[in-house]
Amino acid sequence: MAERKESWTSLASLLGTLAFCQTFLQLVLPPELRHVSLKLLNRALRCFSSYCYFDVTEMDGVNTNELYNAVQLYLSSFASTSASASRLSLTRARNSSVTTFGLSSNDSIADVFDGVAVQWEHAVTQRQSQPSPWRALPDEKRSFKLRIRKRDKDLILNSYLDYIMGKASDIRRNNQERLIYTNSRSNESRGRPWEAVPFKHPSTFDTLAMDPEKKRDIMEDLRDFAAGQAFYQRTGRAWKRGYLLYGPPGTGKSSMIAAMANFLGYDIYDLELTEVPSNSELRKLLMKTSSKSIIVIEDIDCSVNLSNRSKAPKAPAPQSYSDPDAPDAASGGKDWNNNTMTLSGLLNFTDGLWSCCGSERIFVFTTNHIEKLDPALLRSGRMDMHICMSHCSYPALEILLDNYLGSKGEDLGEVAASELQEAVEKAKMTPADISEVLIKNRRNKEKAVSELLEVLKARADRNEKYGGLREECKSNRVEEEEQEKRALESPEEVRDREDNSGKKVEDQ
Ligand SMILES: Nc1ncnc2c1ncn2[C@@H]1O[C@H](COP(=O)(O)OP(=O)(O)OP(=O)(O)O)[C@@H](O)[C@H]1O
Repeated sequence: MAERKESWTSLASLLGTLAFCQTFLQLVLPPELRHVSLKLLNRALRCFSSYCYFDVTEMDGVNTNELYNAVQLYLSSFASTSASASRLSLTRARNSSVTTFGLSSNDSIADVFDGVAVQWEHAVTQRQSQPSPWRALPDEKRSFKLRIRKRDKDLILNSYLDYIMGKASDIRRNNQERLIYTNSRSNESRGRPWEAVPFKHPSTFDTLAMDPEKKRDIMEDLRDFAAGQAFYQRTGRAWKRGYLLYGPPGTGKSSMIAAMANFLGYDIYDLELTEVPSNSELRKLLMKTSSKSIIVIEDIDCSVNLSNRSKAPKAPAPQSYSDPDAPDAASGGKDWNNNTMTLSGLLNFTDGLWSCCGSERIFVFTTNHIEKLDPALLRSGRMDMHICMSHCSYPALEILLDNYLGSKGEDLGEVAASELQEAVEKAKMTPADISEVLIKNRRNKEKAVSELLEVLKARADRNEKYGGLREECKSNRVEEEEQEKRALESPEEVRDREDNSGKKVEDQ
């Protein structure tokens, strides 16, 4: 008892001494010296502490610190369930339905990594008045302070931070709502070339009606792409991939883009080429796109006249040998006129040096008329994958039946299923047309199936009589191969072929 009394007395006297020292320092020392002496005192105390501390500041100079954002996301993923966090902040972005938990100012939270306990504290202080170059900085200075035992620092620090970065990017991919950006000249004049709105298209690879094998190939390709950082680094290739989606209207090209974005968790940049006045503007737009995004150019055959290459000013005659297969030669000469949008400008955007001013980006071009595309766009190496979206096959129909009626093909009974199978292959209707019939009758499964069968049979009969929807993919593929062959011809071969067919050689 006497011992406890004694220790309380000594603690009280220690506190008294500290209070006296503080008052003394405040009275005697000028503010600058006081600040320095407090800093020294802190440093001295830290020498005796068994912990070390790391500051992860929000801003790194005038740039945002990616690690700060990652830590914020990572902590918010378990802040709401952590017993150690006593006070949380709640935020929700405009037009968003996701609530984010965060650590309130100066609150702390405990975490364990590889069996090692650490502590994070969120420090928020007011920024002093900013000199002019730093005006853009936020008024508050925010940082996360990491506390680790000195003996654990070398064991976990690097791997823990890598883990946080990885976790944050997973959280972003899974939770964050996707955005769709679009460009317009009026936005450009306001200094914001891209305008974003939340992207809520519900299409996924599960709901997409197409041949399951083809679907699997595309999903695997996308998965490999997203996980391919090391591969692209090792092989010296830009981390980007191009897909050309072609086929008649209503076969699901837009739905496929939405499914890709939802699958990878990427944002979409819907590039409206008619709103881009020149190649230099195109370059500026590209520079303002972010990584982990899909850049889409829909209806590439009709958005701008990219094949009017003969109208572009001609390049000066080459002094020495020029490779006829080089992109510029194939696409009608170098971009000599930066005031117009040309095919070479677009190819430079997707393919050339400018395509690398970001990483992990996917380019998707769509067209209803692949035969109208310039061969330069189809040449191997330009678009990594050509995907034909065609009429509805039976496996695709099964997905639509599941989507709209909640029934699998086999639920319909053997007779109905085989009748549907035969009719759908002959009818060559698009998934959009079939969806219409199913949506209309979605409350009555039997009626939906019988009406669909009727419509399919009628279409199949008509096809037999008049010849139906062309075998788009087959005929397109033949034309495509011919165009690819032509693109690889030497200028002499082109001239010979054109002369023989009596046509003018436009590109020479
Ligand atoms: N393959 C498909 N799988 C599921 N639904 C589809 C598919 N194709 C079309 N649809 C349905 O039809 C509608 C139109 O499809 P979508 O806009 O994706 O076709 P598209 O090929 O991009 O057409 P367009 O060339 O006219 O832009 C979609 O809203 C979707 O409901």
